[in-house]
Amino acid sequence: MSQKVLIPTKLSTAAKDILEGNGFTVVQEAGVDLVELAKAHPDTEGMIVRSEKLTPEVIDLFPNLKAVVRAGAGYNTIDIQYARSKDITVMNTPGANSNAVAEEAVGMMISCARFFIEGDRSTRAGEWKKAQLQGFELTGKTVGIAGFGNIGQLLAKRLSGFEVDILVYDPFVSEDKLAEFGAKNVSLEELFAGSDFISLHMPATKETANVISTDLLTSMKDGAVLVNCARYEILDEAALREVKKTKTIYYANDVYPKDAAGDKTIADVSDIMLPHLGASSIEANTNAAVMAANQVSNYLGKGISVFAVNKVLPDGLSPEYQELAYSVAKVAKAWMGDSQPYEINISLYGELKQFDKFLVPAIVAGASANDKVVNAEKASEILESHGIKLDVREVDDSKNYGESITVDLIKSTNGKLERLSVRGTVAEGNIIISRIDDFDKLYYAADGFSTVFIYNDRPGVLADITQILASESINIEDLRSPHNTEKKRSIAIVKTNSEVSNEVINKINSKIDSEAAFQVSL
Ligand SMILES: NC(=O)C1=CN([C@@H]2O[C@H](COP(=O)(O)OP(=O)(O)OC[C@H]3O[C@@H](n4cnc5c(N)ncnc54)[C@H](O)[C@@H]3O)[C@@H](O)[C@H]2O)C=CC1
Ligand SMILES: O=C(O)CCC(=O)C(=O)O
Repeated sequence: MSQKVLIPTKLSTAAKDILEGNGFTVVQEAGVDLVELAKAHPDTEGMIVRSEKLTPEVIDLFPNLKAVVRAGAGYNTIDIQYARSKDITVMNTPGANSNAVAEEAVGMMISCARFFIEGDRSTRAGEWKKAQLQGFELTGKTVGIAGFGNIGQLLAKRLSGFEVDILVYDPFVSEDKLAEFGAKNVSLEELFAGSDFISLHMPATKETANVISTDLLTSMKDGAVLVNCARYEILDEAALREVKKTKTIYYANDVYPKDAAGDKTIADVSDIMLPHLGASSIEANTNAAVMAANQVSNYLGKGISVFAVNKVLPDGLSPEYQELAYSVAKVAKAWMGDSQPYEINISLYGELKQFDKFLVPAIVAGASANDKVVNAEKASEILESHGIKLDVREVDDSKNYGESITVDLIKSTNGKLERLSVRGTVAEGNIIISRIDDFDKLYYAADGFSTVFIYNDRPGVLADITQILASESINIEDLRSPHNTEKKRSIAIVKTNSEVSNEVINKINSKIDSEAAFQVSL
């Protein structure tokens, strides 16, 4: 039975397509209560959400849940600590919707400053308020950006055509980043007092709750515009109400205590209210869907966690090494075929040895990959229940393997043990298989379809392989074929533009009489 992913939200069908293509069962139902969905799908293992609230009570309704991806940036709607306590990894998709929000913020600024909303309303009503609605321009003004992450930076970039001066408040931004945008680092107080337009782009956290206070709002320039497309909780609504009684400032927002129909308390003091439209562009929705689907698939299928927000990879470990761990194990498992390993030996070289708890799940997932979808944690259970021994070995770093991983699957046939050993590394961001058995210095990029043959070295074998593939209209993209002259053995690793069927592999095998023939797709 394949693993189930629930998408209880309106999201591009790209996510469903990707997940189904990777062998998952996908249920996508927007607007249905999560309690109802939990009753119908208690076997859900992965979930992709947008603004849906995942409280401890809701999380408890999904006893099999392993991964949640917030298709977006802000994850304040998810109780990430509680999720962690239940071994659920929560991820977001940084950057996927940033441009949509940056453009919305520019639109909000100009709409406020030029009174588009009132201009539209009054003209429709038969009025002619041309004289009353004289606005002011964005060009040449000072814009304060609070929170200089993906959205804040894109906003600065998009505003460059307006020749504005940019003030930034972000306690975590580097001087280099500010210099890149010609922005000036200031305190939040200086930003509020010195800007004609202010746009909020920091996350909702304990530190930012109600941070936009009476003092800050009072210090704003007369007629200045404040845009909040970040989170409702950041601004003290009562303070805005009080300050607006005596001061002309404009407020535009698309965020509320809850994303739902109904009256909004902010209505009397907001000049533009949109229904959380920041990320609602076709492009952002597709970007977020694609990223979220790949992240769920990689986590549940390969034990690779990218952009986890409640189980962050430690400094020094990039997700590529989790991918390497999975890939090396998967090559070894493809070589082994259908049988289960008797034992798995793992060697983590260089800096990688300290990261075993982040790498071993990916190795176990790869070494258990009989079909496309294997849950890393389930794979560990399977391993234990089958009595398969897992051994992370002491390594000898004098071998100079750099940051590399060796996975040995020990095969037992009628009591005879055989070691199937594969090593790989990461080079220039590519997953590289560097050794299979005693054929080293292979250095082939492990992506796409590779068919591997190990055979007694003699002339004509490569010609046989390439001829049969050509007769099947399969194109070869790369071919490595080192020899072990001492043992008179050769390996041929043939990367192809499409999958090679078992029938074709058997045909080649019977022609060249190889000792091992297998295909791996990564
Ligand atoms: N209205 C909408 O539809 C959308 C709203 N958002 C909101 O915007 C926020 C920002 O999104 P991104 O730029 O993608 O996130 P990001 O994580 O790339 O950037 C957030 C920035 O805020 C900074 N920051 C953290 N604590 C801060 C503090 N106390 N004061 C000032 N800055 C602080 C961080 O250093 C970081 O640079 C999200 O957390 C989300 O709440 C995001 C996407 C869509
Ligand atoms: O998914 C949405 O429409 C909301 C986007 C958002 O607020 C976020 O990504 O933080």
